Amino acid sequence: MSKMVVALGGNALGKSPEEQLQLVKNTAASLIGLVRDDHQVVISHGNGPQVGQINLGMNYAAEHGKTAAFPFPECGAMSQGYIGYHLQQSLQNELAKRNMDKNVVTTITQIEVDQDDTAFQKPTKPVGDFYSKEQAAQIEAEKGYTFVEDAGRGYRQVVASPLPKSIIEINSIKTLVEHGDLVIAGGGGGVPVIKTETGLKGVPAVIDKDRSSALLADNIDADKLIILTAVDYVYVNYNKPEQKVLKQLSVEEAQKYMDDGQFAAGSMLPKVQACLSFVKGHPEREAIITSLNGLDDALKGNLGTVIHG
Ligand SMILES: Nc1ncnc2c1ncn2[C@@H]1O[C@H](COP(=O)(O)OP(=O)(O)O)[C@@H](O)[C@H]1O
Ligand SMILES: NC(=O)OP(=O)(O)O
Repeated sequence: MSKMVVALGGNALGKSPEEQLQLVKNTAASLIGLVRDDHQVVISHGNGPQVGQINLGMNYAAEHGKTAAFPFPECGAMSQGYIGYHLQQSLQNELAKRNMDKNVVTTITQIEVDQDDTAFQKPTKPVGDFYSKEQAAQIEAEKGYTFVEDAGRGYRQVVASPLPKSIIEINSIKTLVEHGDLVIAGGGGGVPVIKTETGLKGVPAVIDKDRSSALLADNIDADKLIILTAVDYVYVNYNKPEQKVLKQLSVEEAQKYMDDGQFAAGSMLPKVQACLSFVKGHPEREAIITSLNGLDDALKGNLGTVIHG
């Protein structure tokens, strides 16, 4: 039996509620397969596209006098509810199909960040939809947002992405896991909060969910961190004619490829960094990066990039 955190990528969850529900349904079947095989599974997920869509929609309505403005922490919390709802329902439906009895619960998760984190000075986290260079320049000029090119897929708005320090709801998450519940936690990297004299306070940022998932996996002492995204493997020379697949990676090899700039910032780099932080100094731990549909094959050792401690 393994204790594992399975992190689902925001971009791998599609672009609309319909697409997301379909993709989540497919993944739910594999996740329940893991539960049936007696693995303890905690699920986390990204929210890059979704939190950007929610923020854009709310801002548009606010600009047209239809609603109040909704800052990023509130949009992050909404994305946890929206994605958690689809996951929860799909997992419950899969459990029912197999006559399995298990509680499924989404925990709204706040994650502490450092208010002096230098990430607040330099936005790096891509959110929302993809735009052409011209569209991005126009929105930058109109709204003052920052856009960057995202791994050859187009231009996206970027927001601050501080490092996760601690998970506020970790004790509740541990209690639920120990009780045997199927827990969805740390969605969208967690709602970023700082500790102030008057208590917790949300800050406008989006934490990288791969980093938060590594922290969550470490906190619950998981032995596997599985990051599901849109590609089957991590590659060197990605998207170039000399592209090469990486099936096994040691900490040293991963570090060397990172130093060579092989993994794109804001997409593959944080995934590899998260895996390294989870396995480094823990030879008993393993991290896998593979595609949303590849979970079953990856656990049989037939797919995915495996990173060892
Ligand atoms: N070296 C690489 N190997 C594989 N994919 C890479 C690499 N560099 C960048 N990518 C891109 O990173 C993407 C995964 O990051 P992202 O879309 O941000 O993940 P998420 O699924 O968590 O939203 C892949 O779909 C691919 O387009
Ligand atoms: N919050 C976050 O890291 O989302 P993605 O997985 O969508 O990038």
